[in-house]
Amino acid sequence: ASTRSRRMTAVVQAVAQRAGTIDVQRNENFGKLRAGYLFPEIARRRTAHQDKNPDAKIISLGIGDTTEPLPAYIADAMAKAAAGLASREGYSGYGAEQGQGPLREAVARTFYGHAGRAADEIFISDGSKCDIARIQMMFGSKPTVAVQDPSYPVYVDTSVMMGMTGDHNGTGFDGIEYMVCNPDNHFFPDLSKAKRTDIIFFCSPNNPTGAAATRAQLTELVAFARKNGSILVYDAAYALYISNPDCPKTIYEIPGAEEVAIETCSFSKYAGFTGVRLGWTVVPKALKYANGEPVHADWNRVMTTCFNGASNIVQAGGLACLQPQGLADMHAMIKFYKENAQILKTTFTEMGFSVYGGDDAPYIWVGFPGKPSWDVFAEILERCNIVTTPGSGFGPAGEGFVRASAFGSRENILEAVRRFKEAYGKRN
Ligand SMILES: Cc1ncc(COP(=O)(O)O)c(CN[C@@H](CCC[C@H](N)C(=O)O)C(=O)O)c1O
Repeated sequence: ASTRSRRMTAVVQAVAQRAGTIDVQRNENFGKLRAGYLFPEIARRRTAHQDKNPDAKIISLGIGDTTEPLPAYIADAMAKAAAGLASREGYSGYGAEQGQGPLREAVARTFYGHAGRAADEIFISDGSKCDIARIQMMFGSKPTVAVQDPSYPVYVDTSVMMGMTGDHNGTGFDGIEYMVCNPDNHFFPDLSKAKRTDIIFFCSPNNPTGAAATRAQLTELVAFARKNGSILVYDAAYALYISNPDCPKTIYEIPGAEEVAIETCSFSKYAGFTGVRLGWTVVPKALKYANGEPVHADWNRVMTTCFNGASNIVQAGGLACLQPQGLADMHAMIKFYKENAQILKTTFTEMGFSVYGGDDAPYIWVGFPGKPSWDVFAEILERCNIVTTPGSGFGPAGEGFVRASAFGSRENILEAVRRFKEAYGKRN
């Protein structure tokens, strides 16, 4: 009897085990991706360092995550909207997937009034990282892709996931056109050497270098896209940080851009909405595929099929951001972070480092020539208890640099520069 019951148990376990083994093949594109996505890896290493050094007071100049509390005027608007949901007259359910009309109007008026974009070309979302993934979904696996090198890793990683690239060749992914941006070309790619691709991702002010493209450079970029029949996906997540009057805050300041460019943007770094989640993407009606079909119609289809609209509470916050008081609050917050960036930039410059960015962006880009950037990351973490972001995480041309973000309390920024001076002192 006991043998029989043991045999029965073994059979039951075998069946159970078999049932748990599925026959679905993994999406082979995910196998092409290298290590984990950059920012969770930074967070993992920070946690490991903290576990090893429980008393260390770690300062983060790494992940570009805002730290200042929301302006009360903006937070109150969301609190009021949330409280309103408890009443019959204040309650609302599913909203328009494209975003609430007044918010679309306000975004069009505030950011594109001078650049000719209409409210029905503005699609409100839960953030521009999310929109980048949805834009890629709209494009499918066939288009070829160019990116600035270095740039925000989502452009490349989502291209890999979509099957738009080959394998990683040790330096980068086959099939991606890496347009190098470095001190030699003032962080604007040499377009005369860039291969034609269907899609060009371009971020200005650039994350991570902090370089903002000039009107002349963007005019060249739009002409390049028009000549090649490419679609430009322009990421303007830091546009309000631009001080240089010669650097446009939207690609649509460039004549003809409405026929080649999608623009994505976000309230994340403007209002401290990184956790609140609110962004937008502009798809002009004049943007057409090769067969004449409007991209706008497909984007609308993606947003109505794959997205149920940004939160009604958060959209109330977004609307508050665009009222005179909210705008003033956002500009004050941006000014605060830019002052942090200048403190960091001045310190590294005085210590003899080659430092870039920081004037039109909340990022500074610090040269550590000849040193692998992950080693520099580890060394700074070890010696200063400061988290940065290794340049190679943004692309092959990021090697030899680290990025420092200016999102921190003033106290932390001042403590960080004290530690850097102590650890790296005066250099030749
Ligand atoms: C050029 C650019 N475009 C879009 C975004 C994200 O905008 P979103 O907040 O989705 O509206 C970002 C945010 N980048 C930061 C946050 C990174 C870490 C976050 N977990 C993430 O993966 O986005 C960084 O580089 O430190 C950006 O730089």
